[in-house]
Amino acid sequence: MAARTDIRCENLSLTFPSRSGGSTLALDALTCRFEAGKVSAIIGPSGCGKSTMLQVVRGLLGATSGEVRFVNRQTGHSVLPPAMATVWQSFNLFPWLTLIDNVAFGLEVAGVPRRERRARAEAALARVNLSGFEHKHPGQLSGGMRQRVGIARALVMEPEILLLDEPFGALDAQTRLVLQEEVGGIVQATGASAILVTHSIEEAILLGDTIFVMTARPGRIAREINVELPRPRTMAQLSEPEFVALFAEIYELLKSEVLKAMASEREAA
Ligand SMILES: Nc1ncnc2c1ncn2[C@@H]1O[C@H](COP(=O)(O)OP(=O)(O)OP(=O)(O)O)[C@@H](O)[C@H]1O
Repeated sequence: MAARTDIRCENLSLTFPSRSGGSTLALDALTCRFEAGKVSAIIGPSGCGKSTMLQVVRGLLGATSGEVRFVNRQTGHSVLPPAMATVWQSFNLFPWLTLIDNVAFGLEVAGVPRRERRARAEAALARVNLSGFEHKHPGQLSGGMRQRVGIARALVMEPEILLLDEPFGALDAQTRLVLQEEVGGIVQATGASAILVTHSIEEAILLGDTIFVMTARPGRIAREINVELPRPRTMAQLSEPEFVALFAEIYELLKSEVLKAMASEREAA
């Protein structure tokens, strides 16, 4: 579905109650804009609030203050949240269902008729290169194939916004490489917007139109970087000067934020 909705995070703060009876400020007046039809990559130190922000955008967590606004790009008017789907790091497939039934599950819940469910699930599996595997079960697949199913399950809902929360985190290095390169093309073909949470600088550069580097917790945006590299991008470009320069810029930012995070952990200990 061609995306037409910008996402504006405005002064988002979120405090969690902590186990010790105190509280954890996860997000601190975070402001940023994710543009319609673009891939926005979020990178930041561990525990800085990346997943929390994604869940606030999805509506699974409420901000303590501030808001997420969805704005029609053409009219500039606020609109209701559009259809969203999430791909998680853990595959969360139902082991007793075949792949096609796993992919069609969300459609069944949404009341889509059986014939349409099957056609859409088959098309989604084809999109992630799993045609012919429709009647296998998740236990018969490798981790990479299971994550392809996870992606198909999100795509089948035809979301306007795709939320990718470290989707390659559980995969071995080679499988990750292949899927990273493929997912850029898959997302582009759908016309959806995507927000990708990642720990990998290479992945952020490979997939992102814009990279948002977050501060150590409490999370804010330290810098927004537009990636001007042409598409399709591959890891083979890793040694090209533009890639190297971007990597170095993000690395320096991250390093200083990680050092800050380590220092505050030491203080808290
Ligand atoms: N449900 C919760 N209750 C209490 N604290 C939470 C909860 N969820 C997250 N936190 C805390 O909020 C902070 C931000 O967590 P979050 O998972 O968003 O970070 P992250 O950047 O996604 O981390 P990582 O990179 O390690 O996945 C962390 O300190 C975390 O311990």
